[in-house]
Amino acid sequence: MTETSGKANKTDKNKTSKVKKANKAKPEQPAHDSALTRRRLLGTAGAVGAGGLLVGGLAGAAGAAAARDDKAPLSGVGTAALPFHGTHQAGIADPAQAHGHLLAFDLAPGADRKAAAALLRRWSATAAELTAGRTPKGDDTGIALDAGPSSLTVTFGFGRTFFDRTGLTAKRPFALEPLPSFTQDALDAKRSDGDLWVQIGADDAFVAFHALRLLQRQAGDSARLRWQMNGFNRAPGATERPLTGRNLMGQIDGTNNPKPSDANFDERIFVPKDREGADAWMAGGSYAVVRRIRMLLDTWDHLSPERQEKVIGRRKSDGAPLSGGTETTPVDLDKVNPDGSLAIAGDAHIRVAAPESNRGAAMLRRAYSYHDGFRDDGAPDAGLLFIAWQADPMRGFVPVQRKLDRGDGLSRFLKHEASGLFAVPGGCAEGEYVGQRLLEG
Ligand SMILES: C=CC1=C(C)c2cc3[nH]c(cc4nc(cc5[nH]c(cc1n2)c(C)c5CCC(=O)O)C(CCC(=O)O)=C4C)c(C)c3C=C
Ligand SMILES: [Fe+2]
Repeated sequence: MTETSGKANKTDKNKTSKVKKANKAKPEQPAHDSALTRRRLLGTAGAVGAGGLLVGGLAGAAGAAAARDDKAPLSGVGTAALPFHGTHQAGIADPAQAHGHLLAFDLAPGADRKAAAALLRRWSATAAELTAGRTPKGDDTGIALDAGPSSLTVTFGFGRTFFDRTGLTAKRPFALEPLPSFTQDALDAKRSDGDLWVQIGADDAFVAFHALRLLQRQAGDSARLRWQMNGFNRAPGATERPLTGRNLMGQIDGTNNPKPSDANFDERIFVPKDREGADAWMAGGSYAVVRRIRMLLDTWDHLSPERQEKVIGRRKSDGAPLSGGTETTPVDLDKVNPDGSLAIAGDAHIRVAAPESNRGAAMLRRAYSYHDGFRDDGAPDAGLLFIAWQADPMRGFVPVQRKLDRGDGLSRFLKHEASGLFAVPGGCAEGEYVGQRLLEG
């Protein structure tokens, strides 16, 4: 959905194969000598840093090098690190990674505000370690040994039900009012909502699973997994140059997303920093609408490419709007063809979803594709884990989905099967945990 970072190019691929070769030549050594790892980290930092890699990503890389007593650096994919601490949580404005896990937990009966605070403290500490490429204390799973942080992000959110369960109803934001129902919805309650939401993304599948496993274990007796969804995007380095990703319908998806460089990006996506009142704790935060949208791929594949392009309003090959130009050319919704018809049809997805058609309503779409095998009728159980980020769902997802529900040519190829709305607080500083202002404020 979002642009690929293009971190790994041909040079990176060469580096990767060099690491693999070096690893084969050396016998495996125990990899959990953390004193050795730290010494080697300092010694290796300069060399790896020269390749333009982030310091936060070095710990795992150096750990692997120390274990094998060689100095081959990891590839750009492994070493890339995104800081856990900051004004906003990571995993919102960053490019979506190649592997994603979405998890929702319900607090266990009897788990109160204190238990929830302790859980968020544990989870935040673990996420901070993992995203910096360090092995959390006491973790002997070995799952991601040898791998760098691989752009891991871990993002935490609160569902509507969290507030009653923890005695914090007075602090529940109005923006968490339940989403309206839409005519196209076929929602499964068991795979929807939840007290707590965790989004994990990484460019390596083992790094992503490692985070998932540690967080699930740390939930302990405080919270129980309610649902889990797994998704993917194109791997960095899979294309010759950075390109916007595609979805499982084959379309380039994410072109007209708000960009962090846009003047109004923060205003659209994040709750203002000076927020006051009951939900002041949401300052710097964002609201995530999560929808599991199954694609009716067998029906879709029966359409000719030309019909498919009309449904979206963009060319399949390069994502250019049917009003002309290239992928990034602004869409001209008024353009008419020589025969008098609209270049972008009245029910084309990009016309119905555009801010111009929705009084400026906009959201940041940061999705993962999913494929969970085949259904009994032989159709793929596949589609999009659609995640929309916005400062206020009533000025983002809700009005746009209302409009799509009524007049989008794409909607007959989709089924919305699960839904959630989560308040994702701002980021935390070192030594703090996500949600502290809510739970201790
Ligand atoms: C409620 C919001 C939206 C849902 C749900 C949604 C589902 C959905 N979209 C695609 C494929 C594409 N969407 C594209 C653009 C686009 N989609 C939305 C909103 C929702 N999409 C918006 C706001 C936009 C941007 C419109 C604009 O301003 O031009 C595109 C075109 C490329 C792009 O700009 O990203 C595609 C392709 C699927 C497959 C899907 C559900 C599975
Ligand atoms: Fe869309």
